[in-house]
Amino acid sequence: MTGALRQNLEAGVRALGLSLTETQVDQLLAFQALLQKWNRVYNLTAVREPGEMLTHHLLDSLAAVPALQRELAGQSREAPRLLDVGSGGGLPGVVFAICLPQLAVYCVDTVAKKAAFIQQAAAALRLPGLHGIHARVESLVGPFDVVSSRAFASLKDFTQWSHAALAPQGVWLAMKGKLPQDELAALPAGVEVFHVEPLIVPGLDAERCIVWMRPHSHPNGAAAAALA
Ligand SMILES: C[S@@+](CC[C@H](N)C(=O)[O-])C[C@H]1O[C@@H](n2cnc3c(N)ncnc32)[C@H](O)[C@@H]1O
Repeated sequence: MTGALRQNLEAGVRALGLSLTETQVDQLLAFQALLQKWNRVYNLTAVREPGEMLTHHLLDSLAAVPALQRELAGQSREAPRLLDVGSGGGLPGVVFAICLPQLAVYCVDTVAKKAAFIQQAAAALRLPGLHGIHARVESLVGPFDVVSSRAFASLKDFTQWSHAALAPQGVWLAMKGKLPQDELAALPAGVEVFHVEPLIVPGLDAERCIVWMRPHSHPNGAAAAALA
């Protein structure tokens, strides 16, 4: 089973055009093993079958990595910081931390045992840049260059609740299924959607996208809106 999981993961990584080291592939598999091991205790995910966990969680999160890489290259920060809001079992935060070791990743969740699981994963996977925070996102201040979420809340609530955590030139990365037209329409005028990016998840026949947003006062707002 482990051999098949590795093969499917490696095929997915290739299909996404990612180049990961053997250590990173090992870390991804070890993370999935931790999720499986602690799921019953920490109640991390409803997905239990290993093959399904690979496609629905790991590959689904990995599909956002090339887009995040591109965004970080554009920001050219020396020590970029990402906040993953409502991270639960670490999706996509832990996957981002594994694939992008230059990125400091903070996974916040209101449930203490989920934040504790992230701390445990950081130690087990030897990821010094990964941190679990037990808090409501509304109580956090930044600055974070990227604030991400997956299966968390409406775009409006996500951006409102995490606004204080965003760096002045930071961006929101919301992972969504089908394009959420109603949520886009409900966004306040102060939030600019500068790119909606479709994603293809290897092995998953489902619609996925990233909604990229930033505060309207962003200095590059006009230029980026024209590009979107
Ligand atoms: C549906 S889960 C998604 C978990 C993970 N992102 C995923 O994709 O599997 C949503 C998570 O958000 C957390 N949460 C809800 N409200 C929150 C808040 N205000 N601040 C931080 N976390 C919150 C919940 O405890 C839960 O773990």
